[in-house]
Amino acid sequence: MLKMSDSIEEAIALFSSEGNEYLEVRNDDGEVIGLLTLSALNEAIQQKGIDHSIERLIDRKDLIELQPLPKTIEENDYSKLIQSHVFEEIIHSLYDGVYITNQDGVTVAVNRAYERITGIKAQEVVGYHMEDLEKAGFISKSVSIEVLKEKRPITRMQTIKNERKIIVSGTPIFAEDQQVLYVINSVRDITELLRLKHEIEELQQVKSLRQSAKDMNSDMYHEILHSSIISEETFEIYELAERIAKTDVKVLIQGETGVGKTLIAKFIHEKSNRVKQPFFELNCGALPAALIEAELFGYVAGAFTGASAKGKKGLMELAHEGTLFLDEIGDLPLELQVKLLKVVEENKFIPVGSTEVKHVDVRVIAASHKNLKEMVAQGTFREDLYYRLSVVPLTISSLRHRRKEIIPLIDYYLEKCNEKYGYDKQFSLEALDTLSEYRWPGNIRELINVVERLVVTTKDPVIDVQHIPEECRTSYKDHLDTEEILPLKTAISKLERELIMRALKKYKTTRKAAEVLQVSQSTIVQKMKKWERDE
Ligand SMILES: Nc1ncnc2c1ncn2[C@@H]1O[C@H](COP(=O)(O)OP(=O)(O)OP(=O)(O)O)[C@@H](O)[C@H]1O
Repeated sequence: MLKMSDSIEEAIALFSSEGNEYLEVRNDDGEVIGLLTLSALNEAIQQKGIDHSIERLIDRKDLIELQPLPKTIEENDYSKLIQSHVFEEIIHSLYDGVYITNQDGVTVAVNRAYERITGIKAQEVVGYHMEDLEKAGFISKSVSIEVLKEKRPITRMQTIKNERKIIVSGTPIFAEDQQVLYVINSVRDITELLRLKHEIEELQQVKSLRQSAKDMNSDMYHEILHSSIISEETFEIYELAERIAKTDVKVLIQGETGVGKTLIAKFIHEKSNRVKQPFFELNCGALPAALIEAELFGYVAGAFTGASAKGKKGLMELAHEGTLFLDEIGDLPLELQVKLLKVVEENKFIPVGSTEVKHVDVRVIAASHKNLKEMVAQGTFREDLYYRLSVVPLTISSLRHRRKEIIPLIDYYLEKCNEKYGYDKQFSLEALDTLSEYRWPGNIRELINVVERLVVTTKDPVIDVQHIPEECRTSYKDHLDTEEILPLKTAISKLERELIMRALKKYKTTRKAAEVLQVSQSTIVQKMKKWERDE
C-alpha cells in the first residue's frame, strides 16, 4: 500500500518487492484514491527528478481511476463458451480432471483426465443429474450439489469405486443476480500421493523402532556380559543364545515376568545376520484377539468397522527379513495359532479381509511365562505349533533362584539411577541383606523399580532398612511359593513359618502370637530356635 505522503524510494521499493504493474494509492484516511502504474511513475521521475514525495510528483489525474468490477457475463455467453470447440480443447488438455455441472446439478461436461482418473466415461454421466449419479454409485457424495446449496467453493476427498482417492474442488460461477450458473470441479488423483506418504511413514516407523532397540541394548549387553552381574547359569544362556543366533532356528524363551526374556530375544536379533533388518515385538496377552490378528497380519482397506481407510501392514510383513518377538504366546487364541503355524511352517499368510497370499521371511522368537507343555496337555495350546516354536527352548530362572545376581544387579542399577538423577546414594549393608532375602516376584523389572524409587525418595545419602517398602522386607524363606511343587512336608513347614513370622510381625511378642495361632508359646520359641540352627 502506498500513501500520497510516501517518498519515491518507498514507491520504488514497493514496486520491486510486490512485482506488480501498479500500486494502490491511498489518502491519509486510508481510502484508495487510484492506481499508480509503473510507467506513470517512470515518466514523472523523468520529468521532475526523484527528490519528491508522491504527492508533489504525481498529479491526482496521473492516477488511474478505480473502475467498478468487470460485469459478469451473461448465462448465454457461458453456455456458448462451454459448448465451443476451443473450450473443449482447453479442458481436454488439462492434466487434472474437470467436471462441470449446471445450476440444476446436471452434468454438462467432463474432460479426458477425469475419465482417466476415475474410469468413468463421459457418456455415463453427461446429461444426468448428480443425485441420480450418487444413487447409482458412480460417486460417493456430490461436491456440485453442496456448492449449489452453499454457493461457495468446497473441497472434499472422495473414494471412487472403493479404491482410488481423489480430491474434488468445486467452484461456483455466478450470474449477475448472484445465482450459481455452473459448478466447475477440478479433480485430482491422490492415491499415489497417499501411497507414497504411507510408505514414508512406515519407513520412519521401522527406522525409529530399530533405532530405539539399538539405543537401549548395545551398551547394556556389553556391560552385563563383561561384568560380574550375571551368574554362570545366565551367562551360559547368553552363550547358547549367541551360538544359535546366526542360524534361523526357532527359539522359545520361558520364564516368569521380568526375568529378561525380551532382552535375550533382542540379543539373539543383535547377534544374528538379520541385525540390519527390523526387530518387532508383540505382547499377545495385551490385546484382544481381533486386534492381535490385525496387528500381526495387517488388513486391507475396509476389512472391518474402524479399520483405517488405507489398510495397514501387519508386523509380520513389516518384520520381513528381520525378527518378530511374540511375547506371552500362551495367550494367543487357538484360531490365531493356526494362522501363525502357517507362517512358521510355510512363510506365508493372508491379511485380514484380503484374498492375496503374502510371502515373508521372518524369524519368530516366542516367549511365555505360562508352562506351554502343560497347556498342550490341556488342549489350550496347539501341539504342532509348540514343537515348531520350541526347537531350542531357553528357560530363564526367576531372580529368587539366581540369588547370586541380586546384589550385583542392585549395585548396577543403583549406579545407573545415581547417574540419571545426579545423586551419590548408597545402600547400608542391612538394607542390601534385606533386599537379597526378598522373593522378587516381579524379578529384575521389580528390582529396577524398587532401586529407582528408593534413590529418588530417600532423603538420606544412605538407604537403610526402614526406607525399604514394607512388602520387600519379608524373606523368601518366610514365603510359601504357591506355584512351586514341593514335598508336602516342606510346604507345611514353610507355611507354618510364614504364619508364625506374620503373627510375630503383627503382635510383636511370642506370647501374643502363640495366643492368636492357638499354640503354646514354647512351640513358637522351639520352632524359631530350629530355624536359626538350620540356617
Ligand atoms: N541380565 C540382566 N542384567 C541386567 N538387566 C536385565 C537383565 N535381564 C533383564 N534385565 C532388565 O530387566 C527388565 C525386564 O527384562 P525383560 O523386559 O527382558 O523381561 P521379560 O521377561 O521379557 O518380561 P515380560 O515377560 O514381563 O515381558 C528390563 O529392563 C531389562 O533391561
